Amino acid sequence: MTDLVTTILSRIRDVPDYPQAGVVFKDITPLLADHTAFSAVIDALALDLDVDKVVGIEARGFILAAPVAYQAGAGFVPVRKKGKLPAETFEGSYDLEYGSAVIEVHRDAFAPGDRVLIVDDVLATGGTARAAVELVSRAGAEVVGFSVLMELAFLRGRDRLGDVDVRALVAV
Ligand SMILES: O=P(O)(O)OC[C@H]1O[C@H](OP(=O)(O)OP(=O)(O)O)[C@H](O)[C@@H]1O
Ligand SMILES: Nc1ncnc2[nH]cnc12
Repeated sequence: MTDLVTTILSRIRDVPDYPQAGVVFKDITPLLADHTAFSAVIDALALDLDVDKVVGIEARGFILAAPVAYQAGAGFVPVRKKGKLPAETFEGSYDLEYGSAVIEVHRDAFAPGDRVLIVDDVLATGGTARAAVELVSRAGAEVVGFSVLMELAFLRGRDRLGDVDVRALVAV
């Protein structure tokens, strides 16, 4: 196990039965509160990136994607839950591990052909990830990767993301 994986695993708290019975919630707040762990995660997510924009998915994805964009010298684009973005949007609905939601992105968020990395904290069923890839593609960008801090291994592989390169720093 690498030092980074050990550090990440030691800073993620399992909260059983949140937000509903049967779900083990992976709480990243202890990791975010630890400067050494947080900066190591951002460095790893930003390593060797050649992209025009980094997309973050509301809300926990924002916390990771914004510093990754800064570090990579790329712009940051928010994908938000429905009703939060002020200008014209594309929207998509999806199911996730504990519910369903609608996300949006501004129609003019990307220049045609922008190379984009999408960043989130957790990949569980992949519902959010698939909806985000579709949305960003519909907005005219090329999704070159989907990176997450952690992938929930017991929910993995349900049909992932087609051609998109999926990277997880840890599988738990
Ligand atoms: O793979 P999935 O089953 O789709 O689940 C993963 C998504 O669930 C969480 O977001 P949530 O919608 O709970 O939003 P939050 O970041 O605002 O807490 C997490 O941050 C991912 O975006
Ligand atoms: N088990 C889980 N913990 C944290 N975030 C999640 N998003 C979807 N499933 C999750």
